[in-house]
Amino acid sequence: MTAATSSTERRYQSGFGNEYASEAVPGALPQGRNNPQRGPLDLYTELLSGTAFTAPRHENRRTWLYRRQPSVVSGRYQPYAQPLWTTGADREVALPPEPLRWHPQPLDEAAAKADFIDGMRTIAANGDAESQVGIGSLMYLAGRSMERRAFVNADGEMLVVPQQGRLVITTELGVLDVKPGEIAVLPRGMAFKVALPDGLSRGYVCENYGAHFRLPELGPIGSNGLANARDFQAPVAAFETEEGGYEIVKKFGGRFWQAPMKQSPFNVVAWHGNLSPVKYDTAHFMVIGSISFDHPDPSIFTVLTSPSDTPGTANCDFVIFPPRWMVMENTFRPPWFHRNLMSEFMGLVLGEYDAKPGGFKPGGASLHNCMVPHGPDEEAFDKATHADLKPHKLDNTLAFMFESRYRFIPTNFALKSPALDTDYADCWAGLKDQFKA
Ligand SMILES: O=C(O)Cc1cc(O)ccc1O
Ligand SMILES: [Fe+2]
Repeated sequence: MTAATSSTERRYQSGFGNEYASEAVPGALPQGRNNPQRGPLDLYTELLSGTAFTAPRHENRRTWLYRRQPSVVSGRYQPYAQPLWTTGADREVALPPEPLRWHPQPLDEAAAKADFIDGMRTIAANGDAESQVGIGSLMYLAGRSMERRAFVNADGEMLVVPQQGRLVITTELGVLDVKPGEIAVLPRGMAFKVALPDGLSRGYVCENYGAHFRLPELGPIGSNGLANARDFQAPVAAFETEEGGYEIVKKFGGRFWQAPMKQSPFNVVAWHGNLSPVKYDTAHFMVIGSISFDHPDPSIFTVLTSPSDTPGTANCDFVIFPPRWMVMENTFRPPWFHRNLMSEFMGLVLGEYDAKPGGFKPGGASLHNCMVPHGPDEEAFDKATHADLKPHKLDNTLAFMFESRYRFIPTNFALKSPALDTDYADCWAGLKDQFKA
């Protein structure tokens, strides 16, 4: 890599979906045009579009790549086995109509042998990648870095939420260092590989088959707040110089394929455009909450949203529950009991979640589908109804939610997993009828 490989020296460009431009070698980026008769430094010109050419300007995403070899130069594809990474709603599964929860899956010997791709498993998914609708909620458990192996996901962009272990994500546009507490968004179709400097690693992924993630509208909040665009970081151009071939693994229509490539796919010397991988540190999320009374809807914690064709009814909202002050007066402060139209897949990166102080562990997951009742467990209810309501900081915590208008169908793998918490419902069983007539 021409870019520094040490994370302390990593450079980034600031912003979300803006017109970035970066060259690893001066003069590699053409000026004033996109495709000169001969590319600068005799590089090949390639376009990667993330939206239809005719998508509205504010949604339109594309990037021009100036590279040593176009990505079409590869060997033939052969089927590749990745049976645990399934795509879309599995209609064969009898979807349980009750709350579901999984304990953290162990980082065992099998995890140690897997890389980011082989260690991926779908926990639940909805929609259909062919229709560009829905998302998959996945987890990876891995211990091996991808060395001369790259991955291309033609089925969707990937939002990565590491829970344990740092990730060094090499992409066609450059390198991102991502640690727990940070997230990364990797565009559909862009080659990447993941190195694991800390060894055994675990995390969550939202595979988004639908419209790309964008910042939510802020409405009356105004022109600042929640995730600010400038805190997103895109890579600077970097290319590999080591000789030798690569194995490309491609996810295409829910199936996996593998092809040899004589050169590194990370051969882009310069690029410009607004379709880019980005990372974001959730510590920069400006949290808004109630400073009077009542528990507000969790939509105030939306970091990114993937809209569906119904306004306000997302294909996926990515929502975080970061450290924040609770100051509401005469209020039951944790989430209320509820049944929602939207379906909620939750994970916990760190600490405790206020609705489930004991039972929801970092690395675990829960699923509350459309109209499935849920809410604070008995312990949370008792604490919150008796708490002295002085200002209180919920600290050292980071939960998140992939929230979708489409019901998530858990995979057979997830339903048969020993990590499935078959006693989950017990956490509400002790809630007594305390009505005093
Ligand atoms: O179920 C959950 O814990 C997520 C959630 C949090 C909240 O503050 C309000 C509603 C909601 O679904
Ligand atoms: Fe909920």
